[in-house]
Amino acid sequence: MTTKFSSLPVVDVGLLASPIGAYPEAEAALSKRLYEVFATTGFAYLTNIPLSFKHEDVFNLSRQFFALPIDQKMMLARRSFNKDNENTYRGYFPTQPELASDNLKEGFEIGPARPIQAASSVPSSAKFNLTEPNVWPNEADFPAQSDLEKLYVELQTLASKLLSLLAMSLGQPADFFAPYLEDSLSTLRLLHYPSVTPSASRSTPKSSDVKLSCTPHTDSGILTLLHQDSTGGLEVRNSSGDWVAAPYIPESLVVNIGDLMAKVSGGRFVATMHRVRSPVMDTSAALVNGHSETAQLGRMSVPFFFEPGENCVVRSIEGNEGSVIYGEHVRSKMKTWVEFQNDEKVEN
Ligand SMILES: O=C(O)CCC(=O)C(=O)O
Ligand SMILES: [Fe+2]
Repeated sequence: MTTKFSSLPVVDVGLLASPIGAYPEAEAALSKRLYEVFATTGFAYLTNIPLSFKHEDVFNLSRQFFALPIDQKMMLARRSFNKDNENTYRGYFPTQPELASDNLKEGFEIGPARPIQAASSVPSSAKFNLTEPNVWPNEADFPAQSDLEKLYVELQTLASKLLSLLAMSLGQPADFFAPYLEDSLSTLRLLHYPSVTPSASRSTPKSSDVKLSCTPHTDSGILTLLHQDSTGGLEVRNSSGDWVAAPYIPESLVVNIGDLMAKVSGGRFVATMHRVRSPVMDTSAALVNGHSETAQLGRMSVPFFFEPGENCVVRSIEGNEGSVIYGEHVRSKMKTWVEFQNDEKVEN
């Protein structure tokens, strides 16, 4: 159960620069600490993260993508947004102001760089190909591809080390999640939430309402590692139903548990509700300075969703609940994701 927290805990993971097994005592202590935070808030800041990318590097890469002309981004859009395209799962999705004004975001989704075979149980007529290759802008316009592929690999390594510690904290062997890494379909998602005008942010009927760009949800998978910029807006719900702000802490990552991990842990870990407030355009700064870049551009974040392979069987360590095949789980969840809702009829 989530607790009545008023801020997110901070966990130093500098230890994870070394391979798991290098410092057993410190790893046991870190594993215990992670258990505490995931059993209470379900969310934490990780500091001293073992990545070769600084935050500024990550957002420079992301900014390069969103700065491309819309025509070029639409050439990478999923087939549901651009009928000329083959990609159904990876690639670009545009903002959809008519469909979802409280989910105003554009994004670009990247899966593993190495080719992965589709699960044999998936019919070739399936609407979404979870194992399809990535799509990229051409290199002359977008030199960031190889850096994003490198970032993907580093985040996958970090997630797998965290999973080892979580396995230990649940009384399992450190390699308990090894089958989840086989043909893993993790997603690196570049997100841009355009800023809204101050009047749009106040246009809600009740004064207690806030204007959102990402509606309340829990993440559906295993573990999320989030880079966020300094715009702010991420909020996490505690057990009293209060929305607790999760502002940017320099060079930290936000980590949270997804629904499947809550299930694997036998309900010990919590998948906590979160949402994102709309970034509001700062018109006064624009007047004084001519322009104020971040206030105009809005919020950028880069969640990395650790996901197992399509065939992976996910079950509770308690063994008393039914198992879930990851591919089936994600296909059923897609029906609730706004960026997949423009499909006239989502059939899997
Ligand atoms: O942008 C954020 O901070 C949160 C994104 C998020 O929650 C999601 O994509 O699942
Ligand atoms: Fe989320």
